[in-house]
Amino acid sequence: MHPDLFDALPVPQLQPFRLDDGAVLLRGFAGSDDRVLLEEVEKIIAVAPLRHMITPGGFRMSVAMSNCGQAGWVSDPGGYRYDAIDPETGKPWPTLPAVFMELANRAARSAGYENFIPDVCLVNCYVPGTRLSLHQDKDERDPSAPIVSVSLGLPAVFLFGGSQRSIRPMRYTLLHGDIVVWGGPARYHFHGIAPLAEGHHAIAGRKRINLTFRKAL
Ligand SMILES: O=C(O)CCC(=O)C(=O)O
Ligand SMILES: [Fe+2]
Repeated sequence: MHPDLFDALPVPQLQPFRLDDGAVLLRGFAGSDDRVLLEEVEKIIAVAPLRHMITPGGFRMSVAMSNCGQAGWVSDPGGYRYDAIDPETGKPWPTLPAVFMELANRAARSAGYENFIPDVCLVNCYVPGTRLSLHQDKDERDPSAPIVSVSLGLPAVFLFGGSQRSIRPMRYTLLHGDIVVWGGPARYHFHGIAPLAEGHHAIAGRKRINLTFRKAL
C-alpha cells in the first residue's frame, strides 16, 4: 500500500481520561507538536535562563524554572508572585509563542473549558532526582480559568490529590506529549511530581520539560 493512504486516515482521538470532576488527562495530545514546542523552549531559555528559585522558607527549589508571557511566576524569600519583569535579567519575559497559545487553547477546549487564553507559561525543567512537592496553584487572579500542563521528555509520576493536603494523592504516569487540564471544582487541587527516575528520552535527552499555561493576570 502507498504510504499516502495512511495520511488520509483520521488520527485516533483518545477520549479524555477523567482524573476528577473538572480534571482530565489528554494522552499524547501534544505529541505531534513536540519538536516545535521544544525548539520554542530553547529560544525562551536562551533569553530567560532556567534558574532554581528560592522559596519564601529559604529553600532552593529542585525544579529549574523560567517563564514566557505577559508575566512570569517568581519565588524569592519575600514570597510568590507574578512579575512582568524577569528578576534575573531585568527584562520582560519572552512572549508566548503562537504555537503555545494555540495548543493550550485547544487542550482546554477538549477538556471542556472554552475560550482559554493564557497570559503566562511557566517552564519547568526536571532532571532525574528532581521533584515538586504537593502544592496548589493559587497565585492566579481568575479562578474560572483552568491550568493546562504539558509534559515533554522523560516520564514523571504526577501526584493529584484533592482540595485538602490531607487527601492522599492519586499517582499517574505522565509521558511525552501528555496534557493534564484541571479547573472548575478541581482548580485548587493539590498536586506535585514524584522524584524523576533516571532515563534518556529520544528527543529531549536526560530531562523532562513541563509547560503550565495559566491565566494569571
Ligand atoms: O511538572 C508538572 O507536571 C507540574 C508543574 C506544576 O505543578 C506547576 O508548575 O505548578
Ligand atoms: Fe502546580
